[in-house]
Amino acid sequence: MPFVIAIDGPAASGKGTIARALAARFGFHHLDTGLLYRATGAKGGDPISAAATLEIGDLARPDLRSAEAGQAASQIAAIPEVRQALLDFQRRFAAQEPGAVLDGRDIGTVICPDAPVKLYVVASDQVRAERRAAELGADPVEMLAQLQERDRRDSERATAPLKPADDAVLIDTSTLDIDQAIAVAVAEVERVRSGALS
Ligand SMILES: Nc1ncnc2c1ncn2[C@@H]1O[C@H](COP(=O)(O)OP(=O)(O)OP(=O)(O)O)[C@@H](O)[C@H]1O
Ligand SMILES: Nc1ccn([C@@H]2O[C@H](COP(=O)(O)O)[C@@H](O)[C@H]2O)c(=O)n1
Repeated sequence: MPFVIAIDGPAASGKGTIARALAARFGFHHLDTGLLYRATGAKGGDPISAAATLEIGDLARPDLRSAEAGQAASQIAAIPEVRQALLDFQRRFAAQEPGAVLDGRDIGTVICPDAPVKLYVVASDQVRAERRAAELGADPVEMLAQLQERDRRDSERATAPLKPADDAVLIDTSTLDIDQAIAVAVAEVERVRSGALS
């Protein structure tokens, strides 16, 4: 039975950083599910057809990390048929041995509700904006407004809104550096795995 780690949280909270580190540490597969929505939005045209015909190569587009691609992704992510078209791929990914780490907005609530480890990663709006602005070479004030708009859209949509699963463990990275945030996540995975093995 593959071991699934579900990581959710708002934009630029540090989900992907933790997810990549956990996958490397435990030898698991990793899927940044935000890329599916970014690639669907970037394809243009009818978003439902774009999601249904998404190919692995579409995820390698160099422009997907931009703020514009993030905004477009959050708009098409509110369409239930788009989410439905991307569901099977994510569940198949999560079923790979020996385990998988998926990060996004609805992994613990919708995609993998039975995951033994669910993390909900947050950081203050200010910290997230500063980190993302530094990453993209953008203006922190503009970035703050963009992140808040995206979080609001993601939290308020009717289908699979951004929210913690009832059994998720909260990690606030506001005052943690990357190594500290990863250490907290590793400790939680090891806690659950040691219980599962005993
Ligand atoms: N604990 C931390 N301390 C300092 N910087 C961090 C920390 N965690 C992540 N970062 C940096 O913050 C930025 C956003 O992190 P990351 O990409 O992991 O967030 P995310 O939640 O996956 O974002 P998105 O929702 O857009 O996919 C990156 O530049 C990353 O290097
Ligand atoms: N499971 C997910 C993942 C992402 N989204 C939407 O995509 C946008 C971009 O995601 P990033 O993680 O790359 O920032 C995000 O704002 C969501 O609208 C989603 O709905 N579900």
